Amino acid sequence: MKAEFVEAIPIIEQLNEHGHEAYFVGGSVRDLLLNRKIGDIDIATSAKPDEIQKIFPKTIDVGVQHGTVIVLHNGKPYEVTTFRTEGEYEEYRRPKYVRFVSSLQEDLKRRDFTINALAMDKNGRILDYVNGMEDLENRMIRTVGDPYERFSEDALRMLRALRFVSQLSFRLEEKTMQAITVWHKLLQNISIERITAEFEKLLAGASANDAIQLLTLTNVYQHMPGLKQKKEQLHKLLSYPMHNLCEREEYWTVLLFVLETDDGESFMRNWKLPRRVIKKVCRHLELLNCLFEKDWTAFLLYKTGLEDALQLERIRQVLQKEKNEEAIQKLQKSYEQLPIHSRKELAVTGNDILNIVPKKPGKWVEEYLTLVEQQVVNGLIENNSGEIKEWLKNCNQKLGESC
Ligand SMILES: Nc1ccn([C@@H]2O[C@H](COP(=O)(O)OP(=O)(O)OP(=O)(O)O)[C@@H](O)[C@H]2O)c(=O)n1
Repeated sequence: MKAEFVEAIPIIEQLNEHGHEAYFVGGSVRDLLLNRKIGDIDIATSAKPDEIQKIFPKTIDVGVQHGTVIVLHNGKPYEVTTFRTEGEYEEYRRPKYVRFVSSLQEDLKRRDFTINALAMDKNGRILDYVNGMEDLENRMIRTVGDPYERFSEDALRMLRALRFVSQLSFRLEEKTMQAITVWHKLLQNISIERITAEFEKLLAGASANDAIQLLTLTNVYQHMPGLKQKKEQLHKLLSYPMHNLCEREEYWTVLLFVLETDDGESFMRNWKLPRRVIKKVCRHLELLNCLFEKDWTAFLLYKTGLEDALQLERIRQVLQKEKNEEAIQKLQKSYEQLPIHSRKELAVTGNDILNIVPKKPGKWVEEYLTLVEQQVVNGLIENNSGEIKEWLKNCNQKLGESC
């Protein structure tokens, strides 16, 4: 068994010692069997929340009314949830109501997809009541039991299905797909935050293109902010190698560029993205035009900073449908070799400029500083105060007021 699970076995053992059943469940068991990176480890148990809290010295109450307690074990958090069925999720992992049930089997049968409804005991034995193993082997996303029932319990599951197609490169089972095509309207009741979280995972998956195709085939895209009129543009997205992107800002920039969205800022606000993400994407979109026109200049690299420059370069490559690792490395090297990396490193300050140029303080100081920065970054003058001051005197004489 993998170390992540071995570390959590004492939690199951302690629950067992108090007479309760307990198993590993959900995404971590699926990812273990697929040999993927293991995310959060979830445990399902017959113990009720108050019993879980009594057994473990360190717990966090994240939703006792939903049956979930976080147990801190060796400094790591584990979600321990009482066997339950549920309905109508309000937000991530928080159904509006739950009904505790008495067996693991009942609990597993209310879960979304067969591959997510596998359990594992502390000895590594897999418990499969829903043919999840078969679907894992056939690489298939299929709801547990009746798709209509599963989707009416939580409509977000329709988008989750497409997200798993993208992340796992699985196919969507026929009946599951039909049900999504019929029931997609239910997604209009789902909070935008939940939709955004799934959509971002979908965009970042290895088979995002397959999932985007399904988004339009099933009409799910109609319930995503700003996409209703963008079916054709969404199809255009399919020709870009999006899997070469890394950060969430990169996906949103490519999406907005390809969708030809006029007001990117409102578009992203409707998705409730954090302000800092919106700001960065807007800046990327602005700089992309410079980049398409004249490629990287030393000053553009300096102004952008390394982290954003690497993001922009990945975006540029994806939009120009190329993959060029060498260009990325070259950019990194060029950045390291810049004479300065911020204004703080400049050998003169605004005050120095005021001492040299006999004018009243004003906006021009900032303009002069930018000019000096440009000269230094472009390697036209050395970053030492003597040389800069000399250049400033000449520049002032030559350009006078317009400098
Ligand atoms: N709407 C939902 C959300 C979750 N689940 C169940 O709860 C488990 C944990 O959910 P979550 O952490 O959201 O997803 P994971 O499957 O673990 O995937 P990941 O961690 O990659 O997001 C799922 O595997 C599934 O069994 C469900 O049945 N219905």
